[in-house]
Amino acid sequence: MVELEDEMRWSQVLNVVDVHCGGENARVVTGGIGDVPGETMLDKRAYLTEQRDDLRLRLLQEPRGGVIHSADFVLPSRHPEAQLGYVIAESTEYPVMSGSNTICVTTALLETGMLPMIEPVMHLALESAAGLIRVECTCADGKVTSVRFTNQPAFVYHLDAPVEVAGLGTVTVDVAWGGMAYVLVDAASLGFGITPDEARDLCVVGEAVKLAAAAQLPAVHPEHPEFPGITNFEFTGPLGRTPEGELTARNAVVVSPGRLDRSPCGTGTSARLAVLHARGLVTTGENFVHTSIIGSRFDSRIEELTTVGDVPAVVPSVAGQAWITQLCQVGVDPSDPFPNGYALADTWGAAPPSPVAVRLATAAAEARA
Ligand SMILES: O=C(O)[C@H]1NCC[C@@H]1O
Repeated sequence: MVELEDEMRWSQVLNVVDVHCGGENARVVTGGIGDVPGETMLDKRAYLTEQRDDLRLRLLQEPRGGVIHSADFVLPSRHPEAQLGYVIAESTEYPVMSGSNTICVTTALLETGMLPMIEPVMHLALESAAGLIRVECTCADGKVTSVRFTNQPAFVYHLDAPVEVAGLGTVTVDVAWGGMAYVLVDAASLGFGITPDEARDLCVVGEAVKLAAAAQLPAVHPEHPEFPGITNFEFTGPLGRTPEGELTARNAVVVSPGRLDRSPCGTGTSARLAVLHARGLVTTGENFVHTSIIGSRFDSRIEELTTVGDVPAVVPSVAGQAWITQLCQVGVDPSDPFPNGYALADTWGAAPPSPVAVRLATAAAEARA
């Protein structure tokens, strides 16, 4: 009988725990890399970006991945308070922070036993490229039932800023940092109700407004100018109250190169909390229930007020849940014609969307309204 290991031709096998948080996928790499050079996760992010982007491409591009995937490289951390670190990789960038990915990484580490699970409540800290992320986990019968992470500070770059968008004219936007930099626009102002049938048109319009805002509005982190500028777009739904009286709203985040976050988006929720607080629409400690286009839910709140440089900021926390969907090993046969995969514009989007596509998308939204 031929043993598999006798035939294995792969030069590097990645052990991957696939997880979803509110429907948003993450490929948590728990083995196969060991460590990479760098003192901090920000250093390790730079190394992976510059020297080993083949790993990201292998996991996220087809045929092994797809545009809806993110990846997280779990690595040793030198931070005195962190149990482990993680570098986040997405379709077009390495975000320094990500909410759904943080919840997925935490769930994978605890449910596969890489970190000991303590029931009913436990606390841990993970180092992200954005800094230390403290996490509170609720666990029962071996399952992580809630992960609440306390994010790095979120703050507003711009409120009610005009942006000229080809095919749309002048669009009024807010811009805020929540671990990624977001352009936030009221969905109804562009004819959208944030319903699943609008998904493709939301991506076309959101991507066009995001790219125009990134070209017209400055967004440099006051303490970390090396952090990315505007890369994401958030359609905001109207504020309401749950039957329990909690502040609530829907949202749809357009992730580059132009697809929707299936979760309520942790960094997008953090950015929105900064905007809501700046407008006096949410108070510290108040629960804000953010729901996604597919109905998944994050509970969030402002833990405390702070400043980033001399910019007023909030410290947000976001709670959600994740589920492991598969355990797999990912590799490349030496004869594979696509060792780093490929991306095709039919699903990866044609950035930037043409003004004609933008006009058609908004006309379709108005026709549905
Ligand atoms: O929850 C979040 O923050 C992430 N979800 C996909 C895009 C963001 O990185």
